[in-house]
Amino acid sequence: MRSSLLRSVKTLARPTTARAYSVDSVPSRKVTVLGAAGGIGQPLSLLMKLNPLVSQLALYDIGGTPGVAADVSHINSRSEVAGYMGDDQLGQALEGSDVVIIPAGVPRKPGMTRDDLFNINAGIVKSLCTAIAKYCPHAIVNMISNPVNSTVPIAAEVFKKAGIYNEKKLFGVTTLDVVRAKTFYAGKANVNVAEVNVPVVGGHAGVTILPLFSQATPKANLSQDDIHALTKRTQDGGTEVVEAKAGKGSATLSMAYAGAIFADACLKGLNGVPDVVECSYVQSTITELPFFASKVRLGKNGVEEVLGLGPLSDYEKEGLEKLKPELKSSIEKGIEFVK
Ligand SMILES: NC(=O)C1=CN([C@@H]2O[C@H](COP(=O)(O)OP(=O)(O)OC[C@H]3O[C@@H](n4cnc5c(N)ncnc54)[C@H](O)[C@@H]3O)[C@@H](O)[C@H]2O)C=CC1
Ligand SMILES: O=C([O-])CC(=O)C(=O)O
Repeated sequence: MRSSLLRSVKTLARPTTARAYSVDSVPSRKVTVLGAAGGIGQPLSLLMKLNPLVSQLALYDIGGTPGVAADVSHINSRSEVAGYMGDDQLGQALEGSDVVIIPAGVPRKPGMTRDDLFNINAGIVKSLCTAIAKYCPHAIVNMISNPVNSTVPIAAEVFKKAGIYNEKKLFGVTTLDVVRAKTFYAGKANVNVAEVNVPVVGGHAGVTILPLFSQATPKANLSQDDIHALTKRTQDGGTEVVEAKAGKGSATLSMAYAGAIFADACLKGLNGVPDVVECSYVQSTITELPFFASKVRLGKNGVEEVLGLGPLSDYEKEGLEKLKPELKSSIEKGIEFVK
């Protein structure tokens, strides 16, 4: 995972000009962002515009996309950018898409849980996924909209109903949990953050976020109190930002970064780059739960392999058992919503 993330960061950072890549050697890839005018959508659109693996960038929202698309389109990188707005243009935004990233929906305010967003976001995700099933049924879907623990099962049910479900192509984006775990671990362990790797498994809300610091590298001699504090901070990372923003939304910039890293990994997998491994919330059999986040090997068809949890500490084993009831009920709530 580390080398693929480092490669990703380098790819994102590399300035791209007409001469910096050979069009022949890089496949054409269309990426669509649904919710592109939002707090996450805008910086994510910027970062996807910087990605030389993207040849067409479609920016869709219910409003505001002409401005975002015009702005981003002036950047001298490979992709052609188009903005789409409103139901009438959703089909065009999706047609021919290889990767669809979904940060559409309302964010939390202080005092809310991610599950409090269910009532509004479930409907948004359901209608967007219905359109994906119609216009780009073979696309890889990166679900950012919360509550991810439920929106991914919602998407799966919509796709099943449409007869196009491919479990290898549906991903809940949990990369921000990994990004946070790495940052917090590096600070506590006093190691170079660029070299840190920490798998984060489970789901994407509170206790369902389970960072596996026993598997963190480089190794550090942290006390159990330190591990507990790091675990709590990773689980509460989203709330930390929601409170700091004091009513003006949740993480947008760090999420855009995380979303860009994950989409880049999906594109690399599609393009046949070997050994692309990221954590993601996917259909899974590594526990008794039908959806679970763990390390996943990405390839030409999306998920190549869902990797196991590896050896867990007693503290992590306890965390794993603790998260299961909440994750199970969030999954069931999503499935029930579509049925
Ligand atoms: N997976 C993760 O780690 C994270 C997920 N999130 C989630 O991402 C979502 C978006 O957050 P922000 O960008 O901060 O919210 P925002 O409110 O700034 O932006 C959301 C955008 O979605 C658009 N939208 C609403 N309905 C739509 C529809 N039917 N079709 C297309 N676009 C639609 C809105 O017009 C708006 O531009 C929230 O649900 C938030 O909880 C946020 C941070 C991290
Ligand atoms: O906390 C939130 O509501 C947004 C989110 O998922 C995160 O920042 O991890």
